Amino acid sequence: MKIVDVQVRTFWHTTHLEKDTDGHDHPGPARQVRKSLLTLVAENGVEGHAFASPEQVRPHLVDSYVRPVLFKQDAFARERLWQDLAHWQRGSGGQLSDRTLGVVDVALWDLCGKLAGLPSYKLAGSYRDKVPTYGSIMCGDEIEGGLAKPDDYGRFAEWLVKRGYQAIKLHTWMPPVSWSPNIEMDLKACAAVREAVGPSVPLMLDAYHWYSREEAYALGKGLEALNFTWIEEVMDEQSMSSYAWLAAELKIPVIGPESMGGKYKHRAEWVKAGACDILRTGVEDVGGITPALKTMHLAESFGMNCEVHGHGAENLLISAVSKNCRWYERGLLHPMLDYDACPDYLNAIDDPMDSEGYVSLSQQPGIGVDINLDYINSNLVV
Ligand SMILES: O=C(O)[C@H](O)[C@@H](O)[C@@H](O)C(=O)NO
Ligand SMILES: [Mg+2]
Repeated sequence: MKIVDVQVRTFWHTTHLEKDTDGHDHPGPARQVRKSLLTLVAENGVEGHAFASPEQVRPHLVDSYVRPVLFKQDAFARERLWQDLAHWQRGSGGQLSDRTLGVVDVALWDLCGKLAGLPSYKLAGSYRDKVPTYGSIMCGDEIEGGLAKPDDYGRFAEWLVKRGYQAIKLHTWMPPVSWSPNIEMDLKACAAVREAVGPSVPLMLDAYHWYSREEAYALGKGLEALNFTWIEEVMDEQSMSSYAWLAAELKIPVIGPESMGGKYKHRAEWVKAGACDILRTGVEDVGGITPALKTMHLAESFGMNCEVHGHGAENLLISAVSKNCRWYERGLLHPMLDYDACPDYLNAIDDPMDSEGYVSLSQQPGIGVDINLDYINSNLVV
């Protein structure tokens, strides 16, 4: 089944998120932002879609790499098309990022599911049809009634557990919060959450990403005393040897890498170096569903779990087709944001969670994103 067209639509939508100077999301006033939809059209008219930032699917990348690689190719040749596109990264002079690879790969998986009349996770071979879910709390802030104090985290975590989440991950305070980073405050927030939810709920910490080895060690020992399940991205992930040192020093499992490039091959080096006890992947981080599955299988070969970074149907798919993955990361969550509110460009959210803390996979053909194309076509950026 040949691909006969590659299209990009960029549209306006309303967001209630704003990024701080470190790139972390926080609640903000409603504002209009641009978003793009990449569409692959098969010769029988069936379409596969994936959302992207406009920069990830800008004309230079689509015209120079995406369309030349995909045009008139068999949509089901996902492995070869991903390899061909990845091969262009070196020759693109750093322009063709893993993020763009990921968008194209997600659109291919969506197209193949729709062509086969199957939910795309079934194409990979499902392991389960619903995934246990943890609540991933947003980075701390200085907002009254937000996440400004340890007790704010405690109260919110208590609410999340009552909502059904089976585990909770904190992102604590980071710059530009004026008094951060601060290990003592990180541990006070973790202690407040442990106190609020009791001893049996699995808890994880994802903190300031540039602590020193000594600071990360002190944080890790504090988490061990609170019986936390893992410690995440507390040092610069560019120093793999620092993580190998930390993993050797701590009992609490060290998870990573999240933000590093290098796809599954760099993650193989982390496993070989003993730099993590739990591996981490994510469709955006490693360049798509195809390489994320390779990362998951790499971890399985070493008897390791691999946890998936990020929310959305494509990351849910990875969790649903993998035995060595405990949870789906739902978030980011904040007391002032209604995560279950449907964005204007969708007809329904990707990941509705039941009261038991499970997100079920969509049984519709494709990756399970219910796009409001009428809204998109009525709000195009001209
Ligand atoms: O660093 C960020 O932008 C956020 O913390 C984000 O990556 C968050 O989803 C995360 O780290 N999850 O593990
Ligand atoms: Mg993280």
